[in-house]
Amino acid sequence: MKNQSFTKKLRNAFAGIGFAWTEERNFRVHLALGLVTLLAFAVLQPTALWWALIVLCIALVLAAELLNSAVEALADHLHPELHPVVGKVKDMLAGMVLVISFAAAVVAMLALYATVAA
Ligand SMILES: Nc1ncnc2c1ncn2[C@@H]1O[C@H](COP(=O)(O)OP(=O)(O)OP(=O)(O)O)[C@@H](O)[C@H]1O
Repeated sequence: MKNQSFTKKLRNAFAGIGFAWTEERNFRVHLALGLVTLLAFAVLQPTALWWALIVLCIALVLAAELLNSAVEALADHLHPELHPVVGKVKDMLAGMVLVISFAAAVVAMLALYATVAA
């Protein structure tokens, strides 16, 4: 499994995104929200700095969803029974997604406000 070609690694990475897309509703919701935000940006044309910030925020939200799903899947596989530590880990993962999503929403609103007000 070590030293696979770059194209094989890329295929593995897209397969991981595919798992999240098919199995995780929250990932699909966040992807849809990201696309709607990009559409709003395309209409309102904010400055390049706002574009950079929002692309970074959308990527962070999606990456957080991937990490959340990956750790949840691993925890459920290693410990299928209910356990308070597994519950705590899942709650902290959900907290991570919430914190990043909130920051992304604030950045999007500030960008749109700054653009409309300019
Ligand atoms: N194996 C477990 N042991 C103890 N508590 C659990 C376990 N699985 C889930 N829980 C508790 O139930 C809550 C909801 O679990 P669930 O797996 O639906 O998480 P979720 O955050 O809604 O997941 P997703 O990110 O898939 O929407 C968790 O946040 C946790 O508090």
